[in-house]
Amino acid sequence: MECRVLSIQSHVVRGYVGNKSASFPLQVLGFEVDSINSVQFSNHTGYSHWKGQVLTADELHVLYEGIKLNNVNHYDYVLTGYTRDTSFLEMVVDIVQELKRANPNLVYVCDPVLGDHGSMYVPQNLHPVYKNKVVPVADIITPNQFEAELLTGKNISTEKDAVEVMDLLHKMGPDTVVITSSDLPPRLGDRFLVSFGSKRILMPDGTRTTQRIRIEVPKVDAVFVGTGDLFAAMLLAWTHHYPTDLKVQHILNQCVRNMAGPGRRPSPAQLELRMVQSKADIEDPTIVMEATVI
Ligand SMILES: Nc1ncnc2c1ncn2[C@@H]1O[C@H](COP(=O)(O)OP(=O)(O)O)[C@@H](O)[C@H]1O
Ligand SMILES: Cc1ncc(COP(=O)(O)O)c(CN)c1O
Repeated sequence: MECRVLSIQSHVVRGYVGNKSASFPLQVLGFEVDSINSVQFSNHTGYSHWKGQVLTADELHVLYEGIKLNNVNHYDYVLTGYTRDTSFLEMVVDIVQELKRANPNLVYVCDPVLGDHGSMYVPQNLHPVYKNKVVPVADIITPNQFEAELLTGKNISTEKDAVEVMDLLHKMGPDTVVITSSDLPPRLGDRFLVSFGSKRILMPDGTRTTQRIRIEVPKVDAVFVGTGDLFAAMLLAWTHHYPTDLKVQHILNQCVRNMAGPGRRPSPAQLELRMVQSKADIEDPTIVMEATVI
């Protein structure tokens, strides 16, 4: 059955971030993707120069009105990423709420793109909008460590802090929280990257429980831009196909395969990413990734 995603993210002429990073992998996995470009830039903002246009809230509204007038505003998912304008982001929230009223099963996947490694790469005034308006209507969020800390006001220096931050994020609204990367020390050695996932689940007896995992993946020795966008898209895809299982190996495989640019392809060994429930499940000696229930 058709599954339609409204993806509101950046477009770049050169390179792969935002919709350029998310749309094609989603289409390959069978999703219909309707994309709105929050900005159209020459390239991502990590280059020395970047030029382009930012879509305003009014322009977003016009596009949405067109979709609505044709009565094709029926979505299964909304996916959002990079935006630069507060009123645009507020309009996104209005659209998500209207689409959720039309389809109460709609899932909103939000990558709260604010910055990384201690510095913001969008205007500061987006922070309160994400915190007070966007995160409360999101079902799945994918902050990196810096974004999770900004949204909760709590630093992450230990695994316990990470769990507390994910609990705080659950309290703000979303049932699924993934901290996509952190600078916590990996157990498998310093060439690994530590991430966390947490999911609030309604049990058949009506009680709620929270499942949490810690994930360690091999770090590719390069800096990638657009990985967060791809990660959020693949989390959407694989949680759709396997609603009770994060199927982390697919997400991570896709990330590494897609983001390795020319001249920095990961080795075949690095592509051997497998999901394991615990250390005890490791049977295959080529496994280079570990996910532990915490
Ligand atoms: N250097 C890297 N080596 C291996 N995987 C990476 C690397 N950088 C990013 N990834 C993958 O991409 C995902 C998202 O990256 P991250 O940097 O956390 O996103 P963001 O761009 O939102 O900060 C990570 O969970 C990881 O799977
Ligand atoms: C235009 C644009 N879109 C999206 C992103 C987000 O990239 P990432 O997935 O690495 O967070 C960036 C990063 N600065 C960007 O400049």
